[in-house]
Amino acid sequence: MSDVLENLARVLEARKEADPETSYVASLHAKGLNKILEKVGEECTETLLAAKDAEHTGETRDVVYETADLWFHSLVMLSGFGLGPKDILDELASRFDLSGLEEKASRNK
Ligand SMILES: N=c1c2ncn([C@@H]3O[C@H](COP(=O)(O)OP(=O)(O)OP(=O)(O)O)[C@@H](O)[C@H]3O)c2ncn1[C@@H]1O[C@H](COP(=O)(O)O)[C@@H](O)[C@H]1O
Repeated sequence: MSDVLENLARVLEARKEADPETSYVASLHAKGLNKILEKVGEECTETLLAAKDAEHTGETRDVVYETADLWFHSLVMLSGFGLGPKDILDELASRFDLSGLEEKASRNK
């Protein structure tokens, strides 16, 4: 797992017990799952809008910025369930060498 994801996961875990007055992550957990999901949805929409803009302008800075916000808030959501980036990376690793088209076809057998 990348150092950045590993370090961020450790910080997110610690912030679950932190003071909501001094920690943004703690303030999200204090507000509850609905607030966290609202932020994931908001960042998802902002990512889509940035990608649509980039399609026309070729400028991808906001795609990177908004995707980082989306990943970050998704990691906060996962940590609320005791999950972390390793769980997602392991799932992706298990899909190596399996074509998406083959996987889809195997579901319909
Ligand atoms: N990577 C991030 C990160 N990315 C984005 N954000 C915050 O996510 C929020 C994004 O929300 P918006 O863009 O919608 O901005 P906003 O309008 O201010 O948000 P709202 O008022 O709508 O909630 C901003 O407050 C950003 O600062 C992050 N906050 C924290 N981290 C990491 O989490 C760690 C712990 O943060 P704290 O819990 O604040 O100590 C930090 O050290 C960072 O490593």
